[in-house]
Amino acid sequence: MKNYVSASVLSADMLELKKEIKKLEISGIDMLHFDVMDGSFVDNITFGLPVLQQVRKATDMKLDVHLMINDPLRYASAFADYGADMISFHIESSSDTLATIRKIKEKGVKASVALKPATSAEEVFEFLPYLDMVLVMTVEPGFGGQDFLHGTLDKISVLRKKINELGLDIDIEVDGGINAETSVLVKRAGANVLVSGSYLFGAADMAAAADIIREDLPC
Ligand SMILES: O=C(CO)[C@@H](O)[C@H](O)COP(=O)(O)O
Ligand SMILES: [Co+2]
Repeated sequence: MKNYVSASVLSADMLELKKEIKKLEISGIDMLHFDVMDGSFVDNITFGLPVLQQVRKATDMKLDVHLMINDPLRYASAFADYGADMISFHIESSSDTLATIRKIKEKGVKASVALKPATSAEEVFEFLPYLDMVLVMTVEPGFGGQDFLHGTLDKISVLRKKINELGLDIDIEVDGGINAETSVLVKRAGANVLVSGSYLFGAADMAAAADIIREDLPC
């Protein structure tokens, strides 16, 4: 499977967001990861629909929206209308997972279910035939710059095995603590969409850092 890098703008300079987005484009980043937090599902508040609308106007990059909110069914269509190309919502806060997937897909947007570190891979099995991607959180959702949780690697392997058994073409995205070292571990376990915030934005050469985490593993 092809590997992709999705840059989390949570680590960007918000007052220079337009410049930061240009830097992502010039650095050949594949997607822009947009972390929406509501201060209720997670202990942090970030940005929402009006900011997404401005970002949509500023770039043709794929917008990878990660909803860390309660009641995603209520807001999923709006995030699609405001320019998301793919939407991940958390299974832990979803009242009707299949209905939320359908709401997203009927807008022509890719649908993904996100799992917190303590949520097992099996929780998402019944939804796999309807999904484009599964997002495995490799830190507790809420903040950028945290250390990677190695205990999440088994979950990635279990998911990739199940996806292969079912003969499905589904991306596995990982989010949290991804850097030059941890990217090797998650790709080995079966992930192919790598979110990175602090590592990419903290790198002296963003393009080179992205190449490192995107690079195929040696056979
Ligand atoms: O969703 C989240 C955090 O909840 C992430 O998208 C982080 O923003 C990734 O940042 P780093 O761990 O790469 O710094
Ligand atoms: Co995220």
